[in-house]
Amino acid sequence: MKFALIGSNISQSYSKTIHENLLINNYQLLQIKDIKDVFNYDLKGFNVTHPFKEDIIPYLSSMDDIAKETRAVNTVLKKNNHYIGFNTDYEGFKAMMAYNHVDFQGKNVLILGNGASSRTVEHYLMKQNVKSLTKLVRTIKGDHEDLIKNQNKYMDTHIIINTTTVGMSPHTKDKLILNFHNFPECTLVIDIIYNPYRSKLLIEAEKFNIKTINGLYMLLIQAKKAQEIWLNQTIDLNTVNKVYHHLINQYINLVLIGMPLSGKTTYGQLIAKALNKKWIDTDIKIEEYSQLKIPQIFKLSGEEKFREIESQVIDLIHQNQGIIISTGGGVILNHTNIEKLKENGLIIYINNQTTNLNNIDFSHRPLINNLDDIKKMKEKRDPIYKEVADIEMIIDESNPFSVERFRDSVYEYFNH
Ligand SMILES: Nc1ncnc2c1ncn2[C@@H]1O[C@H](COP(=O)(O)OP(=O)(O)O)[C@@H](O)[C@H]1O
Ligand SMILES: O=C(O)C1=C[C@@H](OP(=O)(O)O)[C@@H](O)[C@H](O)C1
Ligand SMILES: [Mg+2]
Repeated sequence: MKFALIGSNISQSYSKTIHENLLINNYQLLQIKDIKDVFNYDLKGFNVTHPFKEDIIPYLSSMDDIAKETRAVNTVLKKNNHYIGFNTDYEGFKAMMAYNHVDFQGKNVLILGNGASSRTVEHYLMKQNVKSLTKLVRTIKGDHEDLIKNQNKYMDTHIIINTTTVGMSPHTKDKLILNFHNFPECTLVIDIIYNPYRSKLLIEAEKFNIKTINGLYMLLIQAKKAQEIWLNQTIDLNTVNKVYHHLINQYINLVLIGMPLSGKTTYGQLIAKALNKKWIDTDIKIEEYSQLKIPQIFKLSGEEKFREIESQVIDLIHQNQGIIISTGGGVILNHTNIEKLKENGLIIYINNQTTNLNNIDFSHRPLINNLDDIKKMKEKRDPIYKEVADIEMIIDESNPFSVERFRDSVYEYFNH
């Protein structure tokens, strides 16, 4: 039996990974230009994504209620030579909101976009007792819509949900369409994009200390529901959780930040080995790239030049997925570095309070010569490490580092 995803820009989709890790073992990504092309393949069932969620409707014999009401179909089942449409995105979004304990009651909500996915999200919100709901759009097509350029009229917005494809991989550098200075009351931004892990919109929201949720869990649950329809059997939560962790493992980088001598290099290497992952140490890359040792770069060209090379290296490596990255302690001094690392990565602050300075050869570390230098540096940087990190891992006498501990803290992060 054959299954597939159809859409116009799907090479970066995780659907193949998800479906083949659930119950089916043959799922293809079919990039097509015309919706009619899907009928050239002998498919038992398929998923539909942008821009065909509404275009598929004329070819269907029947639809479930939510698909009818939203005019958005993301799952199709072929049965007795007829095609039946379903909207499992709805269940995906609903499950994602429950998983993250999101409460919309009494909230002013902005949806970005007025395509098929916006109608699925809207359908859910209609039942949540929101105070107000407006769509910010490029071209007005319906009620409760306003142009993006009028965003400053919505100062009292509490929650923003992006349903557009702006910022989706591979177009991660797309221009941001919101200015968060316009939303002083906003406490939550949801982006249904899951690749990159954090879109530009989410990274920008986090700069304003706004909580964020990406679309990975929604993607997983809509896929689970689709398979339940195609195979006519239920999939238990245990299987779903396993696939969720598989996705995190495969696509999200684990990025170690923290003070010099905290163990980023040593632990990063240990973690990579234990988890069988690729490891990059940005300092090693800098040395390869410049063909000079780090103290030489500082001596010959100064810190500014070193920081420039460091940023170039971050730019070169940040699009990896599923790897371990050990950074140099000063990587946080340039916020652009952190924004890039956040795109596909979880940022983990190794706050090591046991650093033993006996026998240390300071000649490899141009910015520190003694304990006092380290103390001063930590005072200045500790707030920044804390601010940008997703997880802070404190290491002291009673809580030593271990790969298991590290792994557990990442696991816990994703299992609120
Ligand atoms: N040159 C050195 N000589 C002796 N021990 C060292 C040296 N460099 C690091 N260590 C030991 O390894 C630990 C971690 O260092 P490292 O992994 O290089 O940290 P980071 O990458 O965070 O600067 C330090 O706490 C120290 O005990
Ligand atoms: O903290 C810093 O500014 C630096 C830390 C070093 O890396 P480690 O943190 O791995 O020692 C290295 O990048 C360079 O000497 C600058
Ligand atoms: Mg290091």
